[in-house]
Amino acid sequence: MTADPRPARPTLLGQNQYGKAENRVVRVVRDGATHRIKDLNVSVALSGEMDAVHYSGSNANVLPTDTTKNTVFAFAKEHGIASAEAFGIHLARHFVTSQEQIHRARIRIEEYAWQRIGTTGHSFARGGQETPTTEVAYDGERFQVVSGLKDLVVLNSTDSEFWGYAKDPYTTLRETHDRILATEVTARWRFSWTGDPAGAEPPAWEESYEQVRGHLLDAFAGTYSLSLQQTLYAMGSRVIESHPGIDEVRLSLPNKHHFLVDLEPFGLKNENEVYHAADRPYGLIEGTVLRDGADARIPVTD
Ligand SMILES: O=c1[nH]c(=O)c2[nH]c(=O)[nH]c2[nH]1
Repeated sequence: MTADPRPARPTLLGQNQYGKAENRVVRVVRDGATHRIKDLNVSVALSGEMDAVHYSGSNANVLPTDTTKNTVFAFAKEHGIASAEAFGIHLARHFVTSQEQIHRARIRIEEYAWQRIGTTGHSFARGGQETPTTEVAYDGERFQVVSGLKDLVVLNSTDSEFWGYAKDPYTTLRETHDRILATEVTARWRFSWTGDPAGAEPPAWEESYEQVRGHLLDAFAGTYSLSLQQTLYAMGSRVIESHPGIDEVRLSLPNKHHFLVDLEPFGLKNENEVYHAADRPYGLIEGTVLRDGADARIPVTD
């Protein structure tokens, strides 16, 4: 008989669970030049015979939360992600059947939907998030209209490299010739229209929104990128070159890092398939692209 681990106190442990929350796993399936991605936020909660760890600190029954995180990434490689449900079932069954002391596993999954953009087969935009913006100023003589968008999340699952950068004693970043490039686009564009001379036809605002959005997406998708800075310039200049009524574009592009997960400890090879989508910190790449001869007027606000 094992000794009752409860201390002689007038308290009792109630419901408890533990695990790693919000594992951001991105699985790329490469079917030649056509890629598919599954992007999940997976939270693991395990419960079972966990009295001892709470009452006395004995960890003997505790499968580390770090292990549950590793399992999510390893299973993404080993079993793939056919659906969030199938993936959750694999994980839940695994924890309960492989660890005697774990009696219940709850796997919560949020799935982020991506839609294809461009013609590359590896370019995507995250569904349903973007917000159009506009700012109109008038001083009694002239208008200034700066329209834009924010929260437009896009991703290329290949055709992105980053190497040949400056290095100092603190540089540990490994050079890469094939990475995921993802960003959340904030763009503002200034129309040359000022309402002056009086009666000048204003642009078709809503049509131009769709056009600019299309140019930004096409340039993101179609640019073989050696840096996000290069992609930024390509996106801004595509808008200016395609849209005679726009003189200035300002872009703010957070580099939404996707780190390849090391699966070697589990005997698995990660051939650019399983990534950890990191939240923060993130690189923040910002810049203005101007029509030659135009003034920079969009304020650098953030
Ligand atoms: O496209 C990039 N630009 C950078 O300036 C940078 N810095 C970094 O660490 N990764 C990247 N990627």
